[in-house]
This record gives sequence, structure tokens and C-alpha cells, in this order.
Amino acid sequence: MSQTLAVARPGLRLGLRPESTASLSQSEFDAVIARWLNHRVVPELRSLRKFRKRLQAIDEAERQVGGLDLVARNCVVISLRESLAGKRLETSDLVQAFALIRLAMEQSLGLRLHDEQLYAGWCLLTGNCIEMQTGEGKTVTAVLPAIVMALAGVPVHVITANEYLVQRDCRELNAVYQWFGLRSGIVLAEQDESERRSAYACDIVYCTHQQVVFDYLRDSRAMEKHRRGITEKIRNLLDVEPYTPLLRGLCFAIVDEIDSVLIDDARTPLILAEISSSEDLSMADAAIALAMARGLEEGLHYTLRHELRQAHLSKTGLQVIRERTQQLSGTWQFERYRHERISQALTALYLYRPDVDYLVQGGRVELIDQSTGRPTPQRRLQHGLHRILEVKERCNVGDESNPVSSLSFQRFFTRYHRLCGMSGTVWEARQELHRVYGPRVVSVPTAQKSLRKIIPTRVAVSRKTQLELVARQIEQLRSAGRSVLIGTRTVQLSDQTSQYLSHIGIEHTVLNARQDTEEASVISQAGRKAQVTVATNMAGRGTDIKPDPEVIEAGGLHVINLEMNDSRRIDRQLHGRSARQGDPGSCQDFLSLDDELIVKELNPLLYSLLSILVKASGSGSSLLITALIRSAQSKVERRHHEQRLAVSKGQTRLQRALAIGGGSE
Ligand SMILES: Nc1ncnc2c1ncn2[C@@H]1O[C@H](COP(=O)(O)OP(=O)(O)OP(=O)(O)O)[C@@H](O)[C@H]1O
Repeated sequence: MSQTLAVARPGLRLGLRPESTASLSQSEFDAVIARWLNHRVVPELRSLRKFRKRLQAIDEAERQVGGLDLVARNCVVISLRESLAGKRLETSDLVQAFALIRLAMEQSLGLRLHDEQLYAGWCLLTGNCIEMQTGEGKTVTAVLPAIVMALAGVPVHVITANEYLVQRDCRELNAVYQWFGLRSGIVLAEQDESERRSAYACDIVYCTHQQVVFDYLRDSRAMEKHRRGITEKIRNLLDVEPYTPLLRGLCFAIVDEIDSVLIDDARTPLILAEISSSEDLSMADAAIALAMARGLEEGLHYTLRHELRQAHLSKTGLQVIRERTQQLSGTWQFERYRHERISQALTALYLYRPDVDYLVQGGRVELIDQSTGRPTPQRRLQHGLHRILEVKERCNVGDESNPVSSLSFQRFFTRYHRLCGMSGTVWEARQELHRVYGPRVVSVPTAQKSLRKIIPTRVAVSRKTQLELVARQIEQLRSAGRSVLIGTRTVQLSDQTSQYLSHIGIEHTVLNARQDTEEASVISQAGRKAQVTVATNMAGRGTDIKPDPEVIEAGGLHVINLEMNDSRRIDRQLHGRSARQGDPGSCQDFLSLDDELIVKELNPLLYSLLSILVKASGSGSSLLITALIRSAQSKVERRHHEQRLAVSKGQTRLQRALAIGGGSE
């Protein structure tokens, strides 16, 4: 059986599955997948009311299997496995699978799945995306479709937003998978090829979207090289081992935090860097471009468009550069290259800031993901910009790393046979998600009424006033016995806040892209009595802060958001760290007029109006203040939406061009 690539043969998207890693033959495997991934197989029940009948059946099945001893129960699991992987698929099998999973969860984790979670699990199985409020237990819900699919022999990818969640979720849920005799594995950036290979060979793999896309690109590259080598092989009659891909096909993916992964992160394609030297900018050229750019004057030689992160050279600017590069040889003599390099150098100098847009760590420039607050070491800016940033920050990385392949998330995720996902904040993005990726969003009701108290947004006249007022609030909350989480968008503000709190003697812990080694322990302590945690969005999405019983008694965790995020969804994720699973808690956006996003996005007239309102209210709140702030945020949301569209279109064009040229990726 030959190995095929999804890219090369769009009809055969299972092509990356190697024979050696599965017990089924290819045709059996395809039949299972096709049957499983056919929408008609699992009846869609898009309301909890319609699902009630099925819930009764699950309860009944659970009562029956609950009374069995270990041996009898294992026999039930084995026959279910055979049945799920067999010729016909019965709804009764699914009911039994759900009943067994609920039982397994209770026995191994001491946690009983709510009816709402069972309903959400069913929706996932049918290829939908579910919106469940933050803290309602999506992580454990994903186990339902993961186990059903894995028992049926379908390789499952559980994809989440960061490696902290990858490790946490797999570790916490491993006992349930073992209950069914299934193997789960994790893929991390630091792993070598053999570790990745054994992780992908597991029934259920936890990984980030970056890792799975990189591995897919690597497989594609390796197989392309192998394919090209065939003629040579035949010519020389050499017997060379075929390349075995890491991935076992793109079959079924459950994407946790789906709006972060498929929406927020889809503005830039992922780039695979490899050793080669001709295409990217050399260190020497980057240094020349920077030196030239430093000698130019804003307004006269160039203009900056902050919102688009672009620098534009004026006619005078172009003329000056032409004169100054006359002595240089090579590509410097081409107008287009000169223009592009100097524009990129201006962008690197004035539109990318350390500790806000990137970190300099271990002699490398690492971009900070604005929605998660985490460094993204494998992401590189295109067209030489990353190299210029490295030279700007005096990183001596050499000329070794060059981009060779790129793939947008839009293209990658639509290659899965079935894609489903979950998030607490996906409703706003439902249309884009459906249009671009396919799944529809189903809203799942909460198991218990949310007790989260949302305090109206306040805006302080300056950063200084903001920190003073927030510090006062922290004192009050601490003396009331509550715990406090202070959220910032940038590493810079988290450092500034931490310095201020230290200065006035408020004890606290910090979690940001620079101080991320203690992540698990910072999170585990964040719910303690009088505990103050200052964190970037690293402590946002997905993080489960468990307040101590005495903190819950005192009113739970209070979240203060100091900086507006690029989208309301990210703000809401931060709020969602409070009041989880029916506990009390509260949250507030406490912004400042100095907030970069407000300053940049509001037009001068509206900004003046906002300043007047804020000053008149004494750093307070009003509906009009909130509306003005939201309008600035909506502007960014619209722009990002357009950027995602541009990435999609760009990749489609590239793909068409390659198809004409006969390329595969
Ligand atoms: N059925 C249940 N019974 C009791 N506790 C549960 C149940 N389901 C989940 N939990 C607990 O609720 C907490 C929150 O779960 P989880 O982190 O999965 O929520 P989430 O919906 O993914 O939140 P977020 O949207 O913030 O990521 C966890 O501590 C989990 O153990």
C-alpha cells in the first residue's frame, strides 16, 4: 500500500496513515472512518430537550453496567469495541459507550458527568462546535467523543491552545482512557522525532495546533523529498526504506478553545523553518537595512501605519535610499528588494516592541501570542522581518534558519475528516467558524446557574491612578479573605504592576511569558486566601483556578482586567476564571485612558470625549464610557477578521499556483 499525502490527493485525506501503526487494513480502516465520519451515522440532536430520551437510555445502561464485576465489565468494553469498529453502527452502542464513560469517570476521577456534558459530548461526536460557559467542564466533556472514536479505531487528536493545557489535560484524564484500555500521548515542542512518533501512535493524542501543523508540514516535506528521490532510486536500483509519517492521518480532531485556535491564531500562517541559505535575509543584509532605516526621518522619508503594522517609504525616502545604496552590490541594486528590506527594518524598529510583541530569550526573538500571552518560539515573521528583529536585538543566531513551507490554519483544519470543538466564548465567532471550517455552533446550557458578578467597567485617568485605585481594591478584597487575579495583555504592564505592588508592600506572584516555569504552581496557589496573582493572558483561557473553601465562603475569586484585549472574547475568558462550577466570584475591567488600544483605535475626537467623561466621573464608569471603549475594540476585531480573510485568500492563491505548477504544498 503506498503512502499518500493529503495535499497531493485531496480526495484521500487519510493518506498519511502508515500501515505499520494500525491493526486494520487500509480498506477496513477507511470503511470505519467513512462510516464514522458520515454525518448521517450519529443522529444530530441539536437541543437538550430532544436529547432527554437518550439521557434516560444512558441512565438505564449505566445502571446495568454499574452492577457488573470487573471481569464482566471488561467483557462489555471488549464487545463494545468490536461493535463500534464493526460493520453496523447502532445508536444503542453509543448509548452504552456514554454510560460506560460516565461510570469510568466516576470510578477513576470521582466526578459524575452532568446531563449537559453528555449532551455536549453527543454534539461533538456529530461534528459540531459547542459553546459551554467557562468553568462548566469542557475538558472532561471531550473525553466522550474521544473515547467513542478511539474505540472505533479512529485516531483522535485533542488539540488545545497551549502546552500547559496539553500536559494537564492528558495527565488528568489518563486514568479514564486506561479504564478502557486506550493509550493517550502528548506532543510537545521539546520532543524529538521518536517521542513524537510514539505519541502519534497512541489512540488519543493531546497536542497544540502549532505542533500538529508543524508535524504535518514536516511529514509533507519528508514525503515530498522521498517522492522526488524515487527516480534516482529506481535508476540506481537502491532499496531505500520509505518514509513513515509521524501522523496517522487527519481523521478526527476535537479542538479545545476553538475560537483561540481557529480564529485568533489564524491571522498568520505557520512557517516551517529549515536549514538552507538562499531565500531569507542574511544577517549582514539585515544589519545594513537597519542602519539605513535608522538614518531616515518619519514624515519626510516614511510614514508608519500602526494599525496595519506597516511602514511606507515616501518618494523622498526611496530617492535617499537609492543614493545611499549605490555602493552596495547584489540585490541591493534592485529597487523592489531595497524597498522591502528598508520597510521591514522600519517596521522592526518602530512597530514591534520588546516585552509587548516579542521577548528576547536565550539569544532568540520569540513572538508573544497576543491572545494567550505565551511565547511562540516556532513562529517566525515572514519576508526577513524576523531576521531584522534578531539583528535589532543583537541576537547572534547565524544565517541557518529559513522558512521552507507554510500552511494556514484555515487550510490545515479543513483537511480533517471530522472537526469539532469547544469554547466558552465562540458564539460571536460562530458564523466565521461555520463558513471557514464547517462546524456549527451549539449552545449548551449551564449545569448550575452562574453566580459570576460582573462589575461595570471603570476607566482611570492615567496608568498611575489606575494602579493606585486597583491596589486599594486589592487591599479590601484581601482583608475580606478573597483571592485576586490581576490580568494584563502585555508582559510590560504585568511587570509594571508587579513593581508597583512590591513598592507598596502587597505580596503577590507573577505569571508571564518571561516567568513561566512555575506556571502550574502559580495557578495551584492562585485560589488561596488573600492570594494576589498578576498574570498576562497565560492565566486566562483554559486555566482552572480552584478557590479554597474559605475563599468561596468569602465570595470567591475576583478578577481585575487592567488592559483591553484585541477581542471581547479574550476579556471574557479572563473573567471566566472566576465563579466556576456554580461557585461565587466576580470580575471587572479596570482600564486606563493610557491604554494603548484605546489611544490608537479611537479617533481623536472620540478620545477627547472619552477623556472628558472619564475625568468628569473621577475615574469611574458610565454606559457611554463603556460604549466608547467597546467601539475601539470592535475596530480591532473587524481588522483582524479582514486579516484572516487575507490569509485564507493568500493560501488559496498559493495553492492554485502550486497546483498549476504541479507542486503539493
Ligand atoms: N461533572 C462535574 N462535576 C464536578 N466537577 C466538574 C465536573 N465537570 C468538570 N468539573 C470540574 O470543573 C472545573 C472546570 O473544568 P474545566 O477546566 O474543564 O472547565 P472549562 O469549561 O474547560 O473551562 P474554560 O472554558 O475556562 O477552559 C474542573 O476543576 C473540573 O474538574
